[in-house]
Amino acid sequence: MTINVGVLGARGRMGATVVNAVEGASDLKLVAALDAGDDFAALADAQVVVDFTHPDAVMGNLEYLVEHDIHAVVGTTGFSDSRLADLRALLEPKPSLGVLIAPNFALGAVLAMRFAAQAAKFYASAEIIELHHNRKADAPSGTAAHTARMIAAARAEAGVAPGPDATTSELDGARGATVEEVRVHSVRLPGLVAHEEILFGGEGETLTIRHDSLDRTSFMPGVLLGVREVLKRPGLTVGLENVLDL
Ligand SMILES: NC(=O)C1=CN([C@@H]2O[C@H](COP(=O)(O)OP(=O)(O)OC[C@H]3O[C@@H](n4cnc5c(N)ncnc54)[C@H](OP(=O)(O)O)[C@@H]3O)[C@@H](O)[C@H]2O)C=CC1
Ligand SMILES: O=C(O)C1=N[C@H](C(=O)O)C[C@H](O)C1
Repeated sequence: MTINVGVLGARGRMGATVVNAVEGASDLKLVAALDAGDDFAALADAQVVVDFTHPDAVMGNLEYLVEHDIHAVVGTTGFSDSRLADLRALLEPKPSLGVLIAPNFALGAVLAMRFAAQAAKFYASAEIIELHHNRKADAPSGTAAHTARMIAAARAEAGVAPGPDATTSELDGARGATVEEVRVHSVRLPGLVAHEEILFGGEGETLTIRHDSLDRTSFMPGVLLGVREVLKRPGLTVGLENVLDL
């Protein structure tokens, strides 16, 4: 069976890569490639829409897709707990509709997050450094925020409190942002694509888990898997780890 796919953000860095990937997949048919300002009526034939747009635009896009009974695969970042709650409420009257949101579609990034969650119960002290290209709109990255939440959940489950930190005096921002008691440091430089280091410190040792996306094609197997899987997964799924059954 061929799946009709639409892409939102199609002229952007990720959207353009998704358009190429969909066009290269024999079981998928690109039926619409839209960007800011385009008429969404062109999505009428789409069964699944992939959204790589902007944190400020994505909720409005999802409202349109849910209203028009179109499944969604979302890579756009900016999903707070309250946004996820709003989305669950939006989906309630549409029980057969699927929305998959993944802060990172690269297999290695998903594995790095999972390994970090495994390590978290053994190391009370953890910090994250995420490094991206300097055209990225949001900081910290969605991946880093998701990683911090996974570390916090693993700590809570294991009854591990965050490790000691003697900092009492700091220049604003010197210790990074705090996401669920995990420090997150954001680097923006031309030349970078998407990179994350999760650092753990213990008695006389450190552990560093690092993932590098060197090209945006790294996200495509995950996006295409999401397009195929979302049709079978009604409701809201957050994180590709759930689709990969990790
Ligand atoms: N989950 C993952 O694996 C990944 C997620 N991302 C995330 O994806 C998002 C996009 O990243 P990237 O491709 O680098 O960004 P870009 O700025 O290159 O592309 C975004 C595109 O979306 C367009 N756009 C904005 N609003 C709308 C709208 N309402 N409808 C349709 N199109 C719209 C923009 O148009 P205009 O420029 O005219 O505003 C632009 O062409 C970011 O949130 C990023 O963090 C990125 C990589 C991987
Ligand atoms: O903007 C990007 O480029 C990326 N955004 C996502 C994020 O914020 O985590 C995923 C990946 O890191 C690339």
